[in-house]
Amino acid sequence: MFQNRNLNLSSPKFGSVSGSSFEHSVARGWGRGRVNHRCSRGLLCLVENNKRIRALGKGSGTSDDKDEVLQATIAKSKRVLALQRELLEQITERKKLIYSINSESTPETEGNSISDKNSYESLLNTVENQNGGTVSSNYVQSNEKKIPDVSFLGIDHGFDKAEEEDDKLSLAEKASPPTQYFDGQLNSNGYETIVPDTLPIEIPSGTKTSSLMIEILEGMGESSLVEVSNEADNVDSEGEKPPPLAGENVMNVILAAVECAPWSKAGGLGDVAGSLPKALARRGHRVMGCGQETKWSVVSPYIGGAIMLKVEQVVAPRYSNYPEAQEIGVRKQYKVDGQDMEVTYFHAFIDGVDFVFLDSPNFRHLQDNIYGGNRMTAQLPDILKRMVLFCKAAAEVPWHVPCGGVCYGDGNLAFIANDWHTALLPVYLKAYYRDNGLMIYTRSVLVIHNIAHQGRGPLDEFRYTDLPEHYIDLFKLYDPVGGEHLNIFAAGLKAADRIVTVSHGYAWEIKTSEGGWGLHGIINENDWKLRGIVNGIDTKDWNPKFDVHLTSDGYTNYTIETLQSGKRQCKAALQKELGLPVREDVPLIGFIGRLDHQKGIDLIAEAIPWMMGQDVQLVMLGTGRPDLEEMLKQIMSQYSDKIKGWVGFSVKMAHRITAGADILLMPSRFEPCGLNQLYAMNYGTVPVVHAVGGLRDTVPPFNPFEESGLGWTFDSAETNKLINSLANCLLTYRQFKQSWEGLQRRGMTQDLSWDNAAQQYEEVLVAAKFQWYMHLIGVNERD
Ligand SMILES: Nc1ncnc2c1ncn2[C@@H]1O[C@H](COP(=O)(O)OP(=O)(O)O[C@H]2O[C@H](CO)[C@@H](O)[C@H](O)[C@H]2O)[C@@H](O)[C@H]1O
Repeated sequence: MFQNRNLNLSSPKFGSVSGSSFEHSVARGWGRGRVNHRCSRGLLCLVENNKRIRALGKGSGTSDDKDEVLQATIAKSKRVLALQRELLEQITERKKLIYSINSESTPETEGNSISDKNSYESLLNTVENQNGGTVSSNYVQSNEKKIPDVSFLGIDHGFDKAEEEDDKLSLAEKASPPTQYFDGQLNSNGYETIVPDTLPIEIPSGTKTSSLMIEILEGMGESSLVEVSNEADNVDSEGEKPPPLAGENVMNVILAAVECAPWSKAGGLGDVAGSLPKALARRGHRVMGCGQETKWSVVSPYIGGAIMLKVEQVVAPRYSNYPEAQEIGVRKQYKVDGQDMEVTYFHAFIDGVDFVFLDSPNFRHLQDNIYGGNRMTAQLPDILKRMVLFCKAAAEVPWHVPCGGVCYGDGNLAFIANDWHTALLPVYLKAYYRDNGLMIYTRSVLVIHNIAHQGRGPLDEFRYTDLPEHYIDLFKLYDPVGGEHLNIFAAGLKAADRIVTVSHGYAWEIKTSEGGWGLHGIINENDWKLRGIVNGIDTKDWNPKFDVHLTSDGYTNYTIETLQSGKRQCKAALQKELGLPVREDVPLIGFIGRLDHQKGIDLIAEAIPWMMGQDVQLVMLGTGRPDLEEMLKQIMSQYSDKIKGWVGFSVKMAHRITAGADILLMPSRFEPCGLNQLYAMNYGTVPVVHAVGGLRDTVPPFNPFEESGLGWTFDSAETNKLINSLANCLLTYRQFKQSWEGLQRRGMTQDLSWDNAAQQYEEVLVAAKFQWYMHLIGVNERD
């Protein structure tokens, strides 16, 4: 029914605005009730006017004539803008109308429409009954005003994840009966069209701008833009080229994760959930300029009408009060272990992304203990309870949570789930919905950030998942060390339409018995849907030029141009802050990470006697296994003039160490991707790493003959190999300054942004989207 509700754009006053592409875009955007479209007529007017003015400048008319025509042109342009504004208002009105319609029923969307409201509602009821959930439109006003501390500057904020990893230190330890659940996450996001209320424009200082155009803009007394026709002219506000648009690949994407920086973070997953969706959304932005020599950029999307903007959604638990997130007045109940649990939804729209936070007493106050809880009782382990609730609620976010006024809907939709914590999401999508003729075109991608955590438990805990009995086969796994057990990650990997892991190296490793931690068989069977995509980094947060943690206490921001002086200053500030002798000549080595077996912290400990004979300084930041924390404290007290450690979780210290250190040590035993080495290289800090997983992918070894490579690598996790690599690194630092600076520069000039990865994720999402078609025509991608 919604297809008939097209905007009335055929009004003569909008001229070509009523063109078919506009209507098509409206239809596409209907699922979220926002309009995707570039209205081109107004822009053409401006371009044409500009051309006319230029022509006049060259013509033979008198200056009075020229003035008159110029004024007329400006007036005409103003009228065009007024029309455009009116159009925007009309679209906004329509958005409200759609919202009011959809507050009674969930909208249908392209590709997966449920054309009858009644049938939709009856289907919805079926699902809700299955879930034991009820719909409530009660609005609950939040009184919570506390501002969360997201920087975790305190000491001793433990990584539960690390503790759980410690439970699985070795294959031998894996032999213990599977009674524990480990951390996990889920997510989803989507595209939509945005009609901006304002028409923002940002013209970076120093940009050359056509004086005539400036005159026009000033004459209009407001910000306005003209579409740039040449892609090569597009630049964003930081001088970088924006990524290409998703174009016809535009989808609704919902990323679900149990960590999401900056609100909640226990490790790399939080960083990814906070930044990948923004990069996906960026692929929907248009960057505009005018004429050949004019370049400027737009912070918010605007063109003379509405612009197609791909918007992502992130769903994460609300562990505490986040000032940016507003309650949206929707409550839902889901059954977990026979009990009704209520979820309320909070929403924030930031950098083109809809962040949706699920609030429940089960999640509250766990920001420093995301993976914690009682895992050993006869009752449902707390963490599994949270993950069941989170996945059930997240699956229905596209139906119940209006973002920008309208729910995403389940058409043209893909979820991105992350690790075992959200591996139930792909299973629920099948069991609750697809098996019942719902969400039949909704797709799921499961991302493996760390396969060592799997959500293992005894088989009888299957009942807590609240799934039909025959689904137990998805969860059953036998391995020689764990015996027959319930494995949530295994079920998710089988149920997901696509699997991604965070580097090519790791994609290979998890197919081996050493790297697959018992899941290699399933990974191999599902190899056809697996892809490795190396993580990017948030180039705003982790950029020495803009880093907010380098603006005080003697630190300084720097760029590649000011690298030597900037790093020198940051190094001195770090030495001072931590109480080390302030010496420029001494190599300062850093380590940041969870203190556990994965990160090879014990290798560093074994190498310390050798290191202490080398005239180096060592700074370590980490938290995790109590015995390793204790070891770190002991080392610090033994070599207090050379080693400083920070046992705890501090984002600020992580940034400062990354900037102040000369060398970053990452001797991880396995590393699916690793972010710290990427951050380090972006700050001109040279990595020394064990060549494994993502570390091998991202740190090509230094070749002194060709002056190539980005750091030092060693090929097995052994102390003597670490020492050997570090020795070569120190030699180069001390004796080959030019080579050292070359390493720093090469590291800093890489494109480490998420843009590349976002494009690859998009390919995976599109492949998942058209999977149904492949099945329909009988093509099995395995063939
Ligand atoms: N004590 C502390 N204080 C402050 N910040 C700290 C900290 N300890 C760690 N961090 C921060 O946490 C993040 C750790 O990210 P990593 O990717 O290195 O490891 P992690 O093993 O958590 O992630 C898993 O998921 C990511 C994302 O896919 C993969 O890159 C990785 O290989 C995989 O193991 C970094 O931002 C780091 O600065």
